[in-house]
Amino acid sequence: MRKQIVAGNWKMNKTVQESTQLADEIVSNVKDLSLNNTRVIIAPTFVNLSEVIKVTESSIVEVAAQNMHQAKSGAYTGEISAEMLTSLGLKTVILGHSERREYFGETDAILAEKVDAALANDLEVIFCFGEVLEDRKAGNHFNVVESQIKNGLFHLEATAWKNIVLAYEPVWAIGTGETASPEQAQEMHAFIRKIVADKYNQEVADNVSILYGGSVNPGNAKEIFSKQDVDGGLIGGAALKADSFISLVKSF
Ligand SMILES: O=C(CO)COP(=O)(O)O
Repeated sequence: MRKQIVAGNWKMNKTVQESTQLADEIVSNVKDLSLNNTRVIIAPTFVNLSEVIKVTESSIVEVAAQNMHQAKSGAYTGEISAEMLTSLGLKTVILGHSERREYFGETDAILAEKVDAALANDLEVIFCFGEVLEDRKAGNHFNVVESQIKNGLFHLEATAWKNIVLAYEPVWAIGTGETASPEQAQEMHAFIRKIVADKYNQEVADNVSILYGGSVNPGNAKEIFSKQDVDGGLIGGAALKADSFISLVKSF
């Protein structure tokens, strides 16, 4: 059975003290929950990873990075390699977030390279994609999502998909307070699962967790997560406070 996942993307928020405090609160709150099939992931910014890892070490809370560079090493000032992440003990990296695509010029081609570099280093990838508002209004959202997934991931062998998590984040719903309706999310997630099944097989499609991201909060999570093809969420704003994040963890 595929896993349910609640992943907090902390983006460029929180100092090291604030990050460790939040991680600590999350760790103490999940301790008493019975989370048989649910993974809890938090993704602080690079500089706070090692301290947050220390806090979460003996907990079920997992830590992920928000990005990485595709090259093995070298003259890429300001960048972080896959090997640097694994050397910290990390097992998961978020790639392709719309903010990386929009503000840092990450193209499908670059992302395909990043995916390869991550998988070559045994990192699991949470691969993000999603349409902008104009695409949705023009009825192009299925095409856009299909091409992002195809260009970023469809060069992979079926076996590589055990280390892939998909995150559908419609850009118009990120940080705007406007969520895709549970029906819109389900419709897109079912479409995504179908294109994965068509490209590979039903088993690959059934096993891949597909997360929804975009203004998920304690008020709407239950309904969104209850949809058949929605396996959890990638959370921004509501992941920055322990109480709202924990409430999302309990929303399955
Ligand atoms: O971008 C997101 C998670 O990666 C979603 O952000 P919000 O939950 O703040 O809309």
